[in-house]
Amino acid sequence: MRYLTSGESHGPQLTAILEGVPAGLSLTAEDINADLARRQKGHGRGRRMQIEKDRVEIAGGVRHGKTLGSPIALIVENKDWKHWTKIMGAEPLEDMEDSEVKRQISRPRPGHADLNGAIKYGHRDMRNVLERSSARETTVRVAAGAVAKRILAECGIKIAGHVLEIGGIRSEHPSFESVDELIGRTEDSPVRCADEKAAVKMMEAIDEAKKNGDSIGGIVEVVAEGMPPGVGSYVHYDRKLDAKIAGAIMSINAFKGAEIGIGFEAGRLFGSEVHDEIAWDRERGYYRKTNRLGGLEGGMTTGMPIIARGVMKPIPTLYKPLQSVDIETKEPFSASIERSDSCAVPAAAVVAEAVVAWELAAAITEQFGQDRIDQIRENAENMRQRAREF
Ligand SMILES: Cc1cc2nc3c(=O)[nH]c(=O)nc-3n(C[C@H](O)[C@H](O)[C@H](O)COP(=O)(O)O)c2cc1C
Ligand SMILES: C=C(O[C@@H]1CC(C(=O)O)=C[C@@H](OP(=O)(O)O)[C@H]1O)C(=O)O
Repeated sequence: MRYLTSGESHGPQLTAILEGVPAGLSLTAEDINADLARRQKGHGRGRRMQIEKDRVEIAGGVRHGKTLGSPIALIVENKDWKHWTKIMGAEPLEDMEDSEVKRQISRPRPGHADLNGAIKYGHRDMRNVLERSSARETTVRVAAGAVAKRILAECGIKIAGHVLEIGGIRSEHPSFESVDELIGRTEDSPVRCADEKAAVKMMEAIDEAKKNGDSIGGIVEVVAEGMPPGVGSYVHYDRKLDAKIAGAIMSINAFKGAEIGIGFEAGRLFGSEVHDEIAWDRERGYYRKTNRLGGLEGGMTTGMPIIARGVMKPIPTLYKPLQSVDIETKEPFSASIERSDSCAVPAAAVVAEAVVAWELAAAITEQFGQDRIDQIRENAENMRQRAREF
């Protein structure tokens, strides 16, 4: 499975084309809209989220509520577009009179894609960079993830993302072995955190940062249970499932690190404190007594829950701006901004869930047959059975 996305933050719409989704999968717009709404929530977001009401249009690949096996096209409109039709229009600039429309962005924000993107593509107007580097694009990645989650659900696999840490305040419930419990604890949390007390402190930290014209980041975790053992492979670097998951997490805007299970902590412990001992019983088959390695050994699933984490840096657009250089005058400046999120870690937990779901579903379809969901489901179940008896 693979997908591409297109669209600018203030353009008319975002589009995703999903290729390789198996036929016969039940899929409705509502399945996707539920996740789009989850991504829009979260304490610390800016005014844009009051404008957008993200809803998907399924424009290809689905008929009468079932996937056809053909490419799936997903569209999400930008409600803000109506305020940007001239600035973002496809018409040539010389046909326009309005000097407001012609005004170029020449002041790059530290920590954003502005300067590097402008140098790379030769854009004197850095709007041409920021429009596409914006995390607005994560809307359709969440839509793609919702489709992947339907594949996982058919195979008895549950997945959820939540917030572990914001601004140094850590949830006391970092790792869960039950995804349902995790969903129950986090869905109504304004910061998608399972620990209510920590959530209150996180919100205070966000408000404090905002009051100071600043931003804060944090750590998110994704847990998936029900993966059959032996998915992924050790034989080649590009077939290792842990690498794919880490790459997917690192691809989210503003993410600076990814870890599987206890991750970086493993470098501070002895081997006997890290590796999960193997056991067997008739009902479960092989299992690990602990799950420090987050359900992955040798680039393959162990059958234990997958635990993956990512760290998000603070949002780069600051009301208290950092110093930068105007690319036209080469003069230093520190400019103020119109609007921005002060913390988007809760939204990023939903994005992380989506991108990990995509990698898991892609690995499942690659291994268990790509064409039909009924065959994939059957082959995944056979694998579980074979593993129990192995
Ligand atoms: C859900 C979400 C919302 C974001 N909102 C903003 C924002 O309002 N302002 C901003 O400057 N960056 C925001 N970012 C981060 C930038 O998109 C990101 O820092 C930028 O694309 C540069 O990429 P890099 O940080 O990965 O290097 C957001 C990221 C995510 C995941
Ligand atoms: C639009 C979304 O996030 C945007 C991501 C973003 C950035 O620079 O990444 C900048 C902001 O855009 P704007 O300047 O239009 O307010 C965020 O609102 C979204 O998450 O749907």
